[in-house]
Amino acid sequence: MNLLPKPLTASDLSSPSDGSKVRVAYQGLPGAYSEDAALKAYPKCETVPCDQFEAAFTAVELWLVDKAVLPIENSVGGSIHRNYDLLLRHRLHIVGEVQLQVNHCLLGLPGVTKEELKRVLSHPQALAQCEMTLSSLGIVRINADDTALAAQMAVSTGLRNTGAVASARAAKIYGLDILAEKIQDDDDNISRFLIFAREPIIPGTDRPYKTSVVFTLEEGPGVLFKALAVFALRGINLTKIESRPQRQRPLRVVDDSNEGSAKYFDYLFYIDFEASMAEPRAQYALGHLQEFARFLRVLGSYPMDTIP
Ligand SMILES: O=C(O)C(=O)C[C@]1(C(=O)O)C=C[C@@H](O)C=C1
Repeated sequence: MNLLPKPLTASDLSSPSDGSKVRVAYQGLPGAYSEDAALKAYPKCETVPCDQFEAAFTAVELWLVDKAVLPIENSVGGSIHRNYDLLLRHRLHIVGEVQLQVNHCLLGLPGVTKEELKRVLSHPQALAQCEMTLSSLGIVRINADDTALAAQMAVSTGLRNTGAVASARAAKIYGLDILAEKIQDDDDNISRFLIFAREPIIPGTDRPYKTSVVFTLEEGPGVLFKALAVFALRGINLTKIESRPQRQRPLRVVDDSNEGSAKYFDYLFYIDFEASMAEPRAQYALGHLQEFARFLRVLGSYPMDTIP
């Protein structure tokens, strides 16, 4: 009988793909959609709630957690600008994305009917996504930092006329009744989250990848057109473009006549494109962009997520 220990292999050392042992920070309380997103990415992870987006970024930087999963855009509400801005202030890398179907429920204290509700608490994005349903019920909306906190607050008020808009999972966690399901105005209510880590992943070509970059350009006619052309020329599809004011740069005065002066803003452009940094066409495109961009940073090259 062979009693010698089995030699370790590389797969023994790498972390398991279901995410067990991985600690993942998210903004909100247990039951928030951001926690659902973390669990979709790492089904067996330990989720770590954070009160603000900034705290989740810092938790990764300080090695308190391994990853952070934060929302970046929603198909109805659009971009979450705060996270675009935080992305640049922290030196983390995007290592993945999560696309999540968000189905909102109207929740109330046990035994309450939806006609009894006079006000609901929720995250402002969630309230906006259910605008028509809530208006038709004539319910007053109150903002909360996340949907799970809204559910918890509805419970602690103890008022029969106060409910929350949150997930079915939040209803279960906080002991609320589901008075109506899928109350979002748009059936296809998708939120996209980004996964951040201290180290980038090595991109491959084994599956569809996305790459996210941020850059600034000199002022002048057609500069953005030229920047976008570096991708078009190589047949690279763009999936997202976002611009944000560049806060460190002062506003430029362009006309100092007696009529007053116009001020120009300088912008940061964030682009997501469908290619892996392991592909020469992506490397050439960014090499080309670097020739005339004043600043360019690759935020991450990571596998694309899909919704079943
Ligand atoms: O409040 C939550 O549950 C969140 O995870 C936040 C958030 C958001 O930031 O947009 C995430 C997805 C939904 O679109 C609504 C709210």
